[in-house]
Amino acid sequence: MQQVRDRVLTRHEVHHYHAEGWLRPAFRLPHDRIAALRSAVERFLGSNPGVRPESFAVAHVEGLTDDAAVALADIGHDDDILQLASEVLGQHAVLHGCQLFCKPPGDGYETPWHQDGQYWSSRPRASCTVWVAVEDSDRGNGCLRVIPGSHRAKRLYEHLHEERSDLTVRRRLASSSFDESAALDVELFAGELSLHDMFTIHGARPNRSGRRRTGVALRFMAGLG
Ligand SMILES: O=C(O)CCC(=O)C(=O)O
Ligand SMILES: [Fe+2]
Repeated sequence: MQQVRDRVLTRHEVHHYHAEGWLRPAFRLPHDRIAALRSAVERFLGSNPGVRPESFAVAHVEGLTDDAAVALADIGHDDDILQLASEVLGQHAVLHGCQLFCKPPGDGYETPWHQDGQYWSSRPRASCTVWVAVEDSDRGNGCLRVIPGSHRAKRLYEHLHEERSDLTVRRRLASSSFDESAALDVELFAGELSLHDMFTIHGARPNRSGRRRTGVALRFMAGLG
């Protein structure tokens, strides 16, 4: 018989996610799991010397040792994270991607305003990202920023390709499509996480601080059952 798990999110949190397109839940990874994730990140970065660490798609990195990739992607199989992703998707969540966004101190790249749905061809267009803070992520070191409610129309707006190399992703949303003054900073302590919908407009400033800013983005879609 299938075991029924306790819920990780409150009803209010699930409602907030659907209404606003993003969520910073009260849930926080326990110390041992965030310590394991941090050590996996260090091994992963150590196995890719000389590569800018801003946006690794874990399955597609040259010179990667399997061990380091597996250890990093392990967080995508965390029971609590799978459970909370399932709660917002309304169905059993299936991991479809894992990316490391590590912004070194001083010159960590900007993340242009974008919608994740621009990058994915998966159907149905229902996917949720769980962004896990490996270290504190705040206004000072370039935390994630979201435009609340920007997912509601379920529309992908025009994005322009940029040739600049100092960006984590290359497509920038045309500024006429949204109001940047509505942006919220998603500040997280290490071990906390945030969720955003694939239509939610989000980005991040460059990291000019003396502190690294690292997050692991886990992409979930709804499976059957
Ligand atoms: O961490 C960042 O700066 C960008 C993350 C992002 O765009 C995402 O998780 O979808
Ligand atoms: Fe994104």
